[in-house]
Amino acid sequence: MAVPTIALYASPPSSVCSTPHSSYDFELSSSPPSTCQKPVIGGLSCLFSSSSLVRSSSSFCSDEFKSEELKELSLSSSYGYSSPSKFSGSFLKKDLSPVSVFQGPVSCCSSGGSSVVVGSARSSSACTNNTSSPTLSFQSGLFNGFVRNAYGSCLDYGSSTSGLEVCGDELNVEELTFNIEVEQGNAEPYVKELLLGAQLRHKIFCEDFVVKAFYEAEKAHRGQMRASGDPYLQHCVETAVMLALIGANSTVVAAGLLHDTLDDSYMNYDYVFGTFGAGVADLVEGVSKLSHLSKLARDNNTANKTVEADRLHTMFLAMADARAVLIKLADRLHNMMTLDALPPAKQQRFAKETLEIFAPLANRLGISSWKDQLENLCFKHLHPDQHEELSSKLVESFDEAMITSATEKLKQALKAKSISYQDLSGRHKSLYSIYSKMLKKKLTMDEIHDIHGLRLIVDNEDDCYKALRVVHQLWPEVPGKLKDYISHPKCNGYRSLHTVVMDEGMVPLEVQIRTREMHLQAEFGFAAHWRYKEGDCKHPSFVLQMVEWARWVVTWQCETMNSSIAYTDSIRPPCTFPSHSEDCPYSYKPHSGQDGPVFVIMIENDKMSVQEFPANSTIMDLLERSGRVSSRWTPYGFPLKEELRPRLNHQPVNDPMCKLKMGDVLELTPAIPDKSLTEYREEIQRMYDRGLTVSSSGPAASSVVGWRS
Ligand SMILES: Nc1nc2c(ncn2[C@@H]2O[C@H](COP(=O)(O)OP(=O)(O)OP(=O)(O)O)[C@@H](O)[C@H]2O)c(=O)[nH]1
Ligand SMILES: Nc1ncnc2c1ncn2[C@@H]1O[C@H](COP(=O)(O)OP(=O)(O)OP(=O)(O)O)[C@@H](O)[C@H]1O
Repeated sequence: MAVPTIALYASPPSSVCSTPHSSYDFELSSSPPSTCQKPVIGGLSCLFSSSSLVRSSSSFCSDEFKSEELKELSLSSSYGYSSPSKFSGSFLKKDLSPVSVFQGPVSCCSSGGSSVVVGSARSSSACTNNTSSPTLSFQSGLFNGFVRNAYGSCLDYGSSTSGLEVCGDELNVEELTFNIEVEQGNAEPYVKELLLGAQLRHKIFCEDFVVKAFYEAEKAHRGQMRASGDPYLQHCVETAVMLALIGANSTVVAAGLLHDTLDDSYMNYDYVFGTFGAGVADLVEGVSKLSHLSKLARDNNTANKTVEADRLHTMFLAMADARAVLIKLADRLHNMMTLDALPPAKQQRFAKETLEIFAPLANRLGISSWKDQLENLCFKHLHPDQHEELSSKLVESFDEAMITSATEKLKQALKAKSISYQDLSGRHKSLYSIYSKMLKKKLTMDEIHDIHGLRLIVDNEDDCYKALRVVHQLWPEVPGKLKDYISHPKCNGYRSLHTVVMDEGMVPLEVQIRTREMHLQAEFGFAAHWRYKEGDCKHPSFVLQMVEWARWVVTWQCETMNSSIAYTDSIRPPCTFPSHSEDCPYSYKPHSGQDGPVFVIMIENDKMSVQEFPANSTIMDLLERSGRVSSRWTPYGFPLKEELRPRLNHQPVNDPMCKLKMGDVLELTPAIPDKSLTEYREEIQRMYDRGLTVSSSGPAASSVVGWRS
């Protein structure tokens, strides 16, 4: 029953910590670790409030939604490549941390001359693997204070975390009084198996708090099955395992286990709050809201409307705690892995939505292994023939060992020339990325030169050129492929040296060489990779800052704690993150930024649109835009247009001057249901006709006028 969670393009941990580039008023900051091993850190910061969330679970997710998104999925696995046998080595690994600044399946770091290969640090599938529970090695008061500041109260500071301790807000939660042995004793064998399976994959599932969440999820979903016939609980566990494997803390993992309970069981917000505290309850509620929006978007084909899809990405990041977005992404990734049990039409709808909404979201957050998996799965469902063809070609040409040996060779050569470096990573391009590049540039697969790539981060500009010479001494250069974006930066400020060389087996290998500053610019700055990949869209600065913020947080949280880089004067935390200094141009804060636009969902006549309003707009502004305020009135006093009753987040609107908030859902529904509206209209018409008749002919006229008024 266990579902493998192998990621073809898992991105390993970075060995260098990163923050946004200084030109964005962010600077590098880190905690010196003893090794370059993958930092495993608690969940994301509670950056975004969820003030517009509605407490009622039932109002969000109908049974239909539940049955569609949550139940109709099987648990059979599917991967990017159809024939993975050739990839069964170290690159075929369990979900490494997808949150990586320095992407790539092989990553070496050099600190004082010693290098540690960290690429496959997380490929183990046993409880004894490297995926420990959050361990933070704060080295300095500055760092400590900074991180506390950055993560507010939502980070696990201690090595032992129960989740109840995590969200600093004094939880009025009863002690964990439930008895695990009793729960276990009563559990069905498959339930025990599921828990054990999770525990073998990550030890966070041994923590009482998480075990309790597991059993609560079990109770909530007891008897519920997936379309595949598997128990529903399995989906919850798989979602939670994915989160655990990227370093989420027990609060997030517990919320991952419980992510469907509000929509799908007797549990309501108060129950989850009372049992697990606000930290978990708010997250579960946040996921519920995202699911609801996603369902609306799917029903309305928002994925096909570029502008609205883009607004939706931003709204997702802005309206919910970033951790809720992570949970939703994990949920969707597992659903995509198990899409085969759905009827083809639904597979297409899910795949389309995933490709347009969720994969870009993962990309914007920098979670590239999830992004790659989502894209590859969508590719498989949307273009099965091309997927099949490309997969088999790639199985032929892909050479995993080549990346490993090239990395090793370059490492040795750099050492011989005493060129120190901060990070050397390798990656192979994902299937979907190859496909997209072929389409975009009208190339054949043989013409793609960066299927295999290395990236070297060195200390300074001089070393970039020195390292380039080393590369060219090692392998013959492919003519015409050398790009010096250091002396000639791209218009967006991107700087790096690129070359393509031929390895011993005559396989092209792209090598990128840059300094850390250049790299941060390429990851976070104006030339950020997600923007480069999204093409020429003109994002408002609000969106850029929003994404920069969310990505920075995600990366920081998952990367910096065990970084090998020590503080220097030039490597400082940005301002007073997360509340930037007054003069910081990047002081945008989700929810508190007053200047950014507000994106709201408007539902009118069952049609949804994602609309953008200036900051401080009100419901009245929205009504005006939709032409609902100036209803024309007949001379007899009733509106020609049917009267619409606005509902904000499922509640009647009392104050039309109420300000719109990011992610608000405003429904414009007829004041009375459709059917009775027709009857109502007819009745009015009858009375009107009668009134006219009577008023012109006799004493009943006044009563008709009186009725109208
Ligand atoms: N973050 C970021 N990365 C970039 C940018 N431009 C190029 N890159 C990276 O550099 C790689 C190669 O870019 P170029 O050498 O300009 O190559 P190209 O002309 O786009 O075409 P190919 O040689 O086919 O890849 C890309 O695959 C990216 O990984 C940018 O603006 N931002
Ligand atoms: N030579 C390389 N070495 C290591 N990582 C790379 C290399 N080239 C790209 N990457 C990283 O690999 C990830 C996947 O990138 P992907 O292959 O989809 O696009 P790309 O190569 O950057 O761009 P394009 O498809 O336009 O050539 C990104 O995080 C990217 O920064």
